[in-house]
Amino acid sequence: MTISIKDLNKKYGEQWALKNVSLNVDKGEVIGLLGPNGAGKSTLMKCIVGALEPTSGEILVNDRSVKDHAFETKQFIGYLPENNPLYMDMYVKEYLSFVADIRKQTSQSIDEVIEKVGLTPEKNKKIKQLSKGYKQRVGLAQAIIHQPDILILDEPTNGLDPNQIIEIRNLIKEVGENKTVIISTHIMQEVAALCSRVVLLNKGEKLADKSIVEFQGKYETLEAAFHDLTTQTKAEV
Ligand SMILES: Nc1ncnc2c1ncn2[C@@H]1O[C@H](COP(=O)(O)OP(=O)(O)OP(=O)(O)O)[C@@H](O)[C@H]1O
Repeated sequence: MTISIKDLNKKYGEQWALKNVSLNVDKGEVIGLLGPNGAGKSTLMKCIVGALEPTSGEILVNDRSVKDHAFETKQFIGYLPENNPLYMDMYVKEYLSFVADIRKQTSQSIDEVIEKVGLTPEKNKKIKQLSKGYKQRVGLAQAIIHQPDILILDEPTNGLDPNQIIEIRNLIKEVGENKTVIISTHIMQEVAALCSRVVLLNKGEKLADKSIVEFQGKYETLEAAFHDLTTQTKAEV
């Protein structure tokens, strides 16, 4: 599955959130979407998954327009939104049954996904009773229950403790195998551990689109490259 974004613009009222962003993602690539707070990462992801209509520009998922074929393209995509919105009063299994129903999946797929994301010991608990790491597993489970070929993960390890970060990162590696993945994060080690390519947004514009090695370039660390590129007035693309 490929993603092709052409000249994407998004304006909220008077505020430009995305300015002429173009991006091609090939099958099986894992892209790290970086940028300071407010750079436009979540907005770009919402446009790709069809949750938000861009002001102008085009998004193709496997050569199908997200705008013209929203129902079809949504079936190819699993999405974990920022802050992992869940129904806290539902039981884990109940919530995943609800999602499976919406996604027209069998009840067998519920047990499979529970097993896959390591939720078996917690499946009979209410979501609000789970630790943050386990809530994140529920978020990942709902994103992959329909076996999508594309995963869009918005800051999936945000707010987790260091052990949970490693656990969720390993899980993402596992469930993202053979999928096309876009993951936004502020953690550079995450990018190094998971991604093959870095796309850097700043103030709604694409500043860089490079392999990790090229992105780091002359800098000692990925953090230094990020800092320099996002604090220069005009960065090299
Ligand atoms: N619903 C909205 N209405 C108005 N402005 C918005 C809305 N959503 C986002 N914005 C603005 O659009 C810009 C991009 O926001 P976005 O959430 O996409 O950035 P982000 O890179 O995901 O940030 P963060 O790293 O903080 O999650 C910001 O200036 C933000 O304030």
